[in-house]
Amino acid sequence: MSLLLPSNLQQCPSSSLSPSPPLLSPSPSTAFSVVGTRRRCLRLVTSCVSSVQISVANGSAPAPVPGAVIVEREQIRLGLPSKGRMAADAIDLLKDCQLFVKQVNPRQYVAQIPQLPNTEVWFQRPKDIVRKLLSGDLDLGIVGLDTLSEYGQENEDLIIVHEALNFGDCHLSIAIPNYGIFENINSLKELAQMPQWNEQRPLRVATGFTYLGPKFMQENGIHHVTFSTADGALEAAPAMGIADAILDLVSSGTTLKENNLKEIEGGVVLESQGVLVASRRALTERKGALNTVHEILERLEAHLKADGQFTVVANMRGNSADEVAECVLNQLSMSGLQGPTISPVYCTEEGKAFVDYYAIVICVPKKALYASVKQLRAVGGSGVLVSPVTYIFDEDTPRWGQLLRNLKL
Ligand SMILES: Nc1ncnc2c1ncn2[C@@H]1O[C@H](COP(=O)(O)OP(=O)(O)OP(=O)(O)O)[C@@H](O)[C@H]1O
Ligand SMILES: O=P(O)(O)OC[C@H]1O[C@H](OP(=O)(O)OP(=O)(O)O)[C@H](O)[C@@H]1O
Ligand SMILES: [Mg+2]
Repeated sequence: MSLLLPSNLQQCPSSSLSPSPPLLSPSPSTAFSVVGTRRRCLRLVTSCVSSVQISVANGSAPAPVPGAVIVEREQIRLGLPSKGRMAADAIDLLKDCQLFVKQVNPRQYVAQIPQLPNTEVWFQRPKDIVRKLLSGDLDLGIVGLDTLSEYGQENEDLIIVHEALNFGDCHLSIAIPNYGIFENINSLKELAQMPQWNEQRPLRVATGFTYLGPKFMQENGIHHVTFSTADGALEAAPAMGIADAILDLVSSGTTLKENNLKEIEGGVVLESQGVLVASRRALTERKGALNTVHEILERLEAHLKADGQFTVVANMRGNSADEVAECVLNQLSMSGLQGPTISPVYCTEEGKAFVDYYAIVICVPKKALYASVKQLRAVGGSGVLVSPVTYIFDEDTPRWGQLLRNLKL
């Protein structure tokens, strides 16, 4: 495998194509760790491609020097995307967690969060957030998993503290033309087996993901392949004759469709969304960093968990709370967070209080709302009130426990 840079694609400066091993030498044993449940995507990036290395103009992310003393500073630094798709969503997410980023004007790259007085926000390009986490200039960051995987290159100093921030959803995928020799090619296997590719004439892939791309191809046993790189509008490359395939981010699929390209089975390299990432060194060595990440994590988990839920309150006629409970618990989707809350509703008649109804309170997933309302009605529920849930603070924060285990604390 080699890296090909046709003159009509943007070239990295010659100094950036280094023949020496990558600064960050990834290996399965140094894979960066994920706190949480979405491990699937990272399994795809577990081994090292030694024959291909690229560093970019303003430098690859430096590997933290083992045993180096961490530079002292008072403030914990959180990196947020300075522009692009992730920028507004990251700030909005923090706002939904009652963490208000006070940025005086959009060109000011430092900001405060009054709720976290020991923390300052630094706005940076997503790839620079990853680089600066590794160099120790940032302690925490919010970026897309694609950027983290591409620029973090599985460095063990990077810990994903929350792997599903629920914004920036997209996937990194191979796409090929839907015409010509590719018309009947619908899978990575079929693409690899095409007789056209050989050592002299390899499959040419245009991508901005020059770390993940070659690695994925190698893991999938595709050897007759070369990569070229560009900063954008990659979808034009096949029609321009520059590449046979592209490897790029896809969300709606519109750009592919408009350029007569199609995805193929087995061609997804990575599923991505926003993640909260931390520097292991910062968490273990910087005073206050662990407390800050705990607070951010608790708020994020409480908000994100609540985001998918509605609270449903309904009145049900019954002779006792037990009878109503039994009736409700027989209905599958009405179990609430820890079983339904059932309370008597007092009515008065001729000055006497009596119980005719019971109010039940349950949490239901947003997607199951209508089915739940129908079930409630079927068992005699009336006056159904539905309201959004703002936060669900569980007894403990599952990802916090995982983080502590990961840090061996
Ligand atoms: N359709 C999409 N295309 C690209 N990125 C997407 C898409 N949907 C979500 N994202 C997320 O947004 C991040 C990049 O956004 P954007 O391209 O605006 O940022 P950028 O870093 O400014 O990129 P660029 O270097 O192209 O200027 C991606 O890393 C990815 O996590
Ligand atoms: O599936 P879709 O919703 O169509 O989105 C995918 C497109 O969006 C991104 O490009 P971007 O808009 O960042 O432009 P660029 O290619 O110039 O970077 C990405 O590189 C794809 O081209
Ligand atoms: Mg872009």
